[in-house]
Amino acid sequence: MAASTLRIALVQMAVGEVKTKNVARAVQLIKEAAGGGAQMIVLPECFNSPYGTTHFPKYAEDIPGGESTVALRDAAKKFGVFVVGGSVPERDGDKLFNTCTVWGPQGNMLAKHRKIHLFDINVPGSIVFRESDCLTAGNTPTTFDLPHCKIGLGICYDMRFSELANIYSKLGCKLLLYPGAFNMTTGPAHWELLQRARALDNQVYVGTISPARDTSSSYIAWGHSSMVSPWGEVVSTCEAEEAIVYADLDMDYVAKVRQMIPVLTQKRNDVYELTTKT
Ligand SMILES: O=C(O)CCC(=O)C(=O)O
Repeated sequence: MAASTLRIALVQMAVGEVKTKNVARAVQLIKEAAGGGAQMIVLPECFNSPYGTTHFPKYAEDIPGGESTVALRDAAKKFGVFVVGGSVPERDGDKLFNTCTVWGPQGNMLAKHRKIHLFDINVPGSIVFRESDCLTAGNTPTTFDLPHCKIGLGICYDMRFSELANIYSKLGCKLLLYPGAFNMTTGPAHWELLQRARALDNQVYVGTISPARDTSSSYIAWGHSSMVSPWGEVVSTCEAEEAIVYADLDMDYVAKVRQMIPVLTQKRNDVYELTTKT
């Protein structure tokens, strides 16, 4: 594989009620994906806990130090891979966050992203959800570097906010990752559309990583973890069941797309400008 190519695995894992089983399953799938040649392995949002405001306080942990992120650190080191740990409910004093950690092959923590946009929606007759009933929002866009490229992180609802993706592109990211758990209402309507939009607007690869669908759970995830190219095409995907989705990302292709349609250098910063406050 060329040095500019990154093999990534999106792990659409089944998540149940028993935290220790979820963590053990995550480690097992990291091992399997490393065996499949993945250099970076990404888990879904809330991989250690069912998704829901009643569950978050029960499954929350300190970071670093909590059992779930310690297991990710150890797995990254043992299998010699980068691990993007989807998310876990994080406890910090009396506050809870929805937090993604990233681990390098030496077991070093490369990044920690706290979900910036909390998922508070009301679609009458379909779904009401209020993460802000128990979570606090993060305030900081998060990037980290691999030898191949800079990567920007968002969690689920963060994908709806184009400004965050635009900031990441402006900072030089060529890949955006969104561990997420869309549902049976917003999943079919918006999941792929948002992912392709973020990819096309910013001429970046965009990966989404969902838990597998569990129809017995109170919140039913849409699944369909996928990788989209900077051209806006879905290059790897799956359905709703547990799966590992592999994709070989060619960073030279990002440059090619940006050269052919140079929207990123054609911005009219004399007319409008995007700025970040942190
Ligand atoms: O935006 C959506 O439709 C789903 C978002 C979500 O499930 C989340 O932020 O966890």
